[in-house]
Amino acid sequence: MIFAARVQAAIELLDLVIAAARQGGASADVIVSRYFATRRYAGSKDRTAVRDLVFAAIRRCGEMPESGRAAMLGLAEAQPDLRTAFTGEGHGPAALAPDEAVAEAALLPAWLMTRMAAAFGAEAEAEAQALLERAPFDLRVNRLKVSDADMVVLPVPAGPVAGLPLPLPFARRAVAAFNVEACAAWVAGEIEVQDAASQFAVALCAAMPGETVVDLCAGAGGKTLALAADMGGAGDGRLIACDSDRTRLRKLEPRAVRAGARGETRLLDPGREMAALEDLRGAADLVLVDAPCSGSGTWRRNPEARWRLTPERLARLCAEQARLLALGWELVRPGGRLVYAVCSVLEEEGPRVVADLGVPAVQHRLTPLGHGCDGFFVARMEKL
Ligand SMILES: C[S@@+](CC[C@H](N)C(=O)[O-])C[C@H]1O[C@@H](n2cnc3c(N)ncnc32)[C@H](O)[C@@H]1O
Repeated sequence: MIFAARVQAAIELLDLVIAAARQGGASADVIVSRYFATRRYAGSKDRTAVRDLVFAAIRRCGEMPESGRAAMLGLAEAQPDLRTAFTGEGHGPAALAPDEAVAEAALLPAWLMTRMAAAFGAEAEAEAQALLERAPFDLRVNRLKVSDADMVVLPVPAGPVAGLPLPLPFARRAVAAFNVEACAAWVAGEIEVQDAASQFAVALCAAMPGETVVDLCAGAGGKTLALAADMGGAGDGRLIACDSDRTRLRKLEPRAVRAGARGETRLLDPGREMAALEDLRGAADLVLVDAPCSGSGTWRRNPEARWRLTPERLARLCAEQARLLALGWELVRPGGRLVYAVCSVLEEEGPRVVADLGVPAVQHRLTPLGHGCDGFFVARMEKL
């Protein structure tokens, strides 16, 4: 593909990303993969170049741009050579018209910048900037499959992760992203892709062999598998992975087999979760509530997600987080503990939800700027 054709492809993709953000459709990553699946003429260098243009344009637009062309013309203010592609010739973009819309540069939608200021004060801009940079690629070594001696010879191009409030001896930061699913160590269940912040949330749980552990919002089991590793595989204790999404929960089983982990799954009916959890009321040593959230801490990976969030959606998420936290608390036995986590840096999804429960909590806020990992809020509370 010539340069102008790459720019036109990026504009088409941006139009699809904008439409998906308006209609609650697929993420930008998925849209880019699907686009190239049907365009075999594009080589790997074309794909990388187009993808980089798409994500650079998304990162530069705080508010949702009116079109892919406006977003690309906005990016051209930072990369002036892009304007040379707008000639109207060949497969390139149509020639520039007078008074064309150009998307404004900003970090976040204005209302979200206000929320960031509430969370970070004078550091809000630097924190928001860091939330839009490229994310590192973190792995977790599965010690159910890898002995200490084998750790050092693990065939992944990675080094340890430092700078978090707890050491993460099994976290490795890859020097560059690579196709992990083609890696023999991944096929053998020796490594999992997992950001250091998620690994930190599990480390704070300190799950132990023999315990009864409930992962209330397990999804496809990213943290469940890490809990299982801390529990020695979970053969001695009980590890119960719950979620209201059948499709996500189904993905856990093959992952658990690969990782050598054991546990049970329970599908929950939203609003009637206790019906499936009655036997665990007041019985769990540990409950992890990794609640559904805005994902503001993961905007490095999904920068267009900041266009999708609205104050109304955020308020609904906060109400659901508070409800799930209270539900999880009912499952904890006296002397047991609960860890609440959200991949968000916004005050209302973290400290405020925990404050509403009215139980003292040790709280941590992780950010890309401060800790080099995804943005996360993690709180641990003990039941007396
Ligand atoms: C942040 S994700 C969990 C990610 C997962 N723990 C991991 O480490 O990969 C939040 C999960 O909460 C689930 N969820 C939403 N409402 C729920 C409910 N009422 N009961 C249980 N799970 C729920 C969603 O389906 C989603 O999988």
